[in-house]
Amino acid sequence: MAAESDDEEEERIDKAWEDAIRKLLPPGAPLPDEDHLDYSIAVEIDGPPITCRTPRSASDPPLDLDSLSVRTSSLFSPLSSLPIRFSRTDGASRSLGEEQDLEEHDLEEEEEEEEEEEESQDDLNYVNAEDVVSKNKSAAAAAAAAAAADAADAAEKRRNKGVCWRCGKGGLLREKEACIVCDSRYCRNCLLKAMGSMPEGRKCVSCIGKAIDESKRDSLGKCSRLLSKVCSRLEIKQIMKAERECAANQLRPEQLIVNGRGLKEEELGELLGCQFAPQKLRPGRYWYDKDSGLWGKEGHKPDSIISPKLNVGGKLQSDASNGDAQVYINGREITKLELRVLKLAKVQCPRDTHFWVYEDGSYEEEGQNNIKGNIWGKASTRFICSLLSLPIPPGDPYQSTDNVPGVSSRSMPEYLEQKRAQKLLLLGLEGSGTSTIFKQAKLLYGSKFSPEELQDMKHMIQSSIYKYLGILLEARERFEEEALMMKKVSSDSDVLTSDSGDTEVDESKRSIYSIHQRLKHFSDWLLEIMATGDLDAFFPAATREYASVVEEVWKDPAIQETYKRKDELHFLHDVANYFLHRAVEISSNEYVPSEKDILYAEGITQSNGLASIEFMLDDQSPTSGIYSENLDCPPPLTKFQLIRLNAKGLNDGCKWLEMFEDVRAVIFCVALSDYDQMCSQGGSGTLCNKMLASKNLFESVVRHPCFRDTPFVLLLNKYDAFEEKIDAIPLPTCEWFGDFSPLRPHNNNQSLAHQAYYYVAMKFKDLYASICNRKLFVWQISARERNTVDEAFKYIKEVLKWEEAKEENMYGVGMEDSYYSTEVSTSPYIRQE
Ligand SMILES: Nc1nc2c(ncn2[C@@H]2O[C@H](COP(=O)(O)OP(=O)(O)OP(=O)(O)O)[C@@H](O)[C@H]2O)c(=O)[nH]1
Ligand SMILES: [Mg+2]
Repeated sequence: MAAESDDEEEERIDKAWEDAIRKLLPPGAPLPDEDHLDYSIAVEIDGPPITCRTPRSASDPPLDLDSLSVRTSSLFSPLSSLPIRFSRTDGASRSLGEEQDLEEHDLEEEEEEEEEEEESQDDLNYVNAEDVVSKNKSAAAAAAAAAAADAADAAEKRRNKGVCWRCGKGGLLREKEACIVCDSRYCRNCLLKAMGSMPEGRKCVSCIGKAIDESKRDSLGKCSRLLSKVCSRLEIKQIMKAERECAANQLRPEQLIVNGRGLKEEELGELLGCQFAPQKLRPGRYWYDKDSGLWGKEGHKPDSIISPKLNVGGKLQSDASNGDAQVYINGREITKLELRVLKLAKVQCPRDTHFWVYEDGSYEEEGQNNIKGNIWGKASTRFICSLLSLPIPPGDPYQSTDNVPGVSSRSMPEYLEQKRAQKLLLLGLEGSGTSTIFKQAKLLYGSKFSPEELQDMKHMIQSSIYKYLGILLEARERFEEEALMMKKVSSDSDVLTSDSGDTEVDESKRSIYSIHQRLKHFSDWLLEIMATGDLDAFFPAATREYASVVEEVWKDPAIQETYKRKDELHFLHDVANYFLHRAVEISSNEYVPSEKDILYAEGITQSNGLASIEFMLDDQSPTSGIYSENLDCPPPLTKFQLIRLNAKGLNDGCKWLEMFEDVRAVIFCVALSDYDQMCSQGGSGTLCNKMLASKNLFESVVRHPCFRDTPFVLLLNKYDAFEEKIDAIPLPTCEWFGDFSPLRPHNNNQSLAHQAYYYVAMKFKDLYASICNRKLFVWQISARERNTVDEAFKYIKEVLKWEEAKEENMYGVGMEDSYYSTEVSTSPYIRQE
């Protein structure tokens, strides 16, 4: 009876076992011979090396883990071909079965602590090795079945929790490396075990030979920090080279459709091997104009100009770029944006014009055999093209030096790494510091100021001296009138009580704001010119002639008294003092603005409208995950184009902004020290608090439909000036900050300025979230200090990386993990009502 029930029990277990295995195998696959199955387990133990005999097959007696002081953390994996390995956390290890030549890497102490904590919380469905080893195969079968049933669920959980896909440990903050095929993520301990020697780069062993996940194409060959910790320099070089160049990771010809036709092997070769190949090529549908070299995504405006006359793809169709301008280039109907550029380039193009455009940009009307000009000939056209993200011919002699020459001599994968400039739009209220930031970026990453730019700057500074003086002289008149009026009122009342002599009457016509008659003439002349708005017409001719008078006026006690009341002079710039007391030096012919003068001056150019520079920043940063230190190859570079639009360009309902819908980020600048300043708003000239004006401008830019999906970075500038005044002038001077309630500095060790900064950042974050329900990135700067601007750009670079990772739906480092994060999601400094 007992024997019978034993048989039944065994049969039931066998059945369960078979069911479990079937679930793990592809449908229809034969059940493997039970004797050849191989179970692998990994057990971490605390304590001395184990001395007992360890099991090598299912027929061996199970290991009695109770006899060891075992701390388990295990992964049970039936059918796995990985070796059985016992490793102790003190670093000693003994391998069982087939040994793989992988080195165990010591965990850093903190990692161990973290693990211990995490282990206790671990709620994933991993099978405990103790149970498995100490029980028979029925337990293994049941565990396998459970593991199979939960596999998908666990994968999802791992993704959400950001744990290692092999050991199930770690969280979002623990560094991990992802497989470029299936995106499985492995911690430092498991990386080599899961990926082996990486003959095709970072792929799980089971993904070798498979095509990569296209969203990861950009990161091919870019080493991560984690990899750099577990491999030697030489290994990294080899792995990265293999990752970039091995056949399995290359684009396949059929992934590219050009002019409606899939490419052939040799066509792909021709396309990638030509002198100016398309950059960042991804699988997809493209159009190509063989005559001009224009290249773009199907249904979109041109993206670049590549080498012409390549024998690739089908025939160019008229609707290739989905244009509707009723003007044609080489048979393709162009887009409205291209038409705009043609008009700016003064190309006559009435409706239904068909142009023939050649690779160098020269053009003629179809059938006329008469070259009419060159589309990209003028610098202004090229500038507009670069702002509108339209291409200009590669290798153009006028092109900025940022474009690496001799592209053809570079190897193909290296060339493909070259990136298009990421556009950053810099905006802010007048005087917020945008041009200072722009100039700092130029000094930091761009070129020096050219002699022409310096000359331009010199004239700007020279004429600004007269502007400042005009404001002071005008205010002096006003203050003098007020003072005399007051005097009159008091002397009238004095007259009632006492008799006054003649000398006193004369004295009553003078006040501390009165100036000498000679200077009064100069003052009248200057104010008259300013009233006609013709100030610039007198300069630079008048500059030297009046230099000494300007100095005399500035030093006059009446003007100094007027300057003392500068807070009431809303149009007077803080730098007036800096430049005015050097009036004679600045007015001289030999004057060359110093770097400091350039930074302190208002504006960038005399017209001070739109300005743009391109510069490269390397991709290295504490959290970017890109690692290239000590490697022979230079760090990969990201090209940025910084476009600064001044406040005037934002008037007219922000119409100009439409031109910038493809920017990668909007950088909005606010001067912190503006909270007690006034400015005139709109045409009416009514005065308004500058911080509120900034807030209004910020709101209208955020609400602009062009920036619906564009990340915003708020730079809170002039922290130095803010710090200086915050003790004397309370933050709630600005009505928007009415509920600011700082803690006494000794209560939390935070200065008042620091608390106020966090509070202001929070106000903007809340405002931003209420408009678009997204996170605003905030950074603090003092734009006159170069290093703060440098830090700000590093931060912006990081923000773009996070955004990119988010877009590509990659699990990445969270904001909270950032070295640069200025997380101010809760402000303790808001008064609780
Ligand atoms: N104290 C202080 N002054 C600054 C700072 N940043 C800029 N400024 C000064 O503020 C003034 C205005 O800065 P700009 O950079 O010209 O401001 P803007 O945004 O370009 O304004 P517009 O050119 O008038 O449109 C300049 O004199 C700068 O030197 C800062 O962090 N601290
Ligand atoms: Mg300026």
